[in-house]
Amino acid sequence: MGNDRVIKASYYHGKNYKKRLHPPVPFSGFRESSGDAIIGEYNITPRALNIVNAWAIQRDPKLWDDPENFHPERFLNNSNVVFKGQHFQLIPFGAGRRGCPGVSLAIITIELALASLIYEFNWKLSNGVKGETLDVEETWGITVGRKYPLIVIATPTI
Ligand code: HEM
Repeated sequence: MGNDRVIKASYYHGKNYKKRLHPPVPFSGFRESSGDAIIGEYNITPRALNIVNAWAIQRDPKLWDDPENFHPERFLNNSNVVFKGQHFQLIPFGAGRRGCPGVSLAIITIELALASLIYEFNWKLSNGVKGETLDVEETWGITVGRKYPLIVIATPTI
């Protein structure tokens, strides 16, 4: 696939790919069951606390080809998959009636901040680190962050 197609894919589907590999909220869907249920191979008892591991679902090789790798173009041929809770293989904002009500605000705020930073500055990694080999390991918590700080050099564009 040529670069122009990749850029197009990232433009149209950026909201999807940004959230698949590194969902900021890895565990969501904390729900107490109201009765007996069977989900997959699990027997759920009444009042059990159920937690959905979105991080694992979004890297599940049964649901995603080559899940550990960043291929934004995967959303080109699978573009009906969106992140707003209708497709359970991609649920960075949860799903259902307790899904994140801030999803639209979150998306536009992040895009505005990111676009402003990219517009106003040229960015370079420090110490000769290459983007392709940058360590993107995560730390775990209620929200996920980078394990190692991202050290960059910003130069104003004007
Ligand atoms: C990147 C940004 C954000 C992410 C990834 C995110 C993700 C989530 C997730 C996964 C849940 C749990 C959904 C579930 O249990 O099914 C949640 C709940 C919630 N989020 Fe967000 N969120 C973000 C930004 C925001 C913003 C900007 C607001 C408000 C302005 C917000 C307000 C809420 C509230 C109030 C809940 C609880 C909803 C309920 O329990 O009924 N979130 N969010």
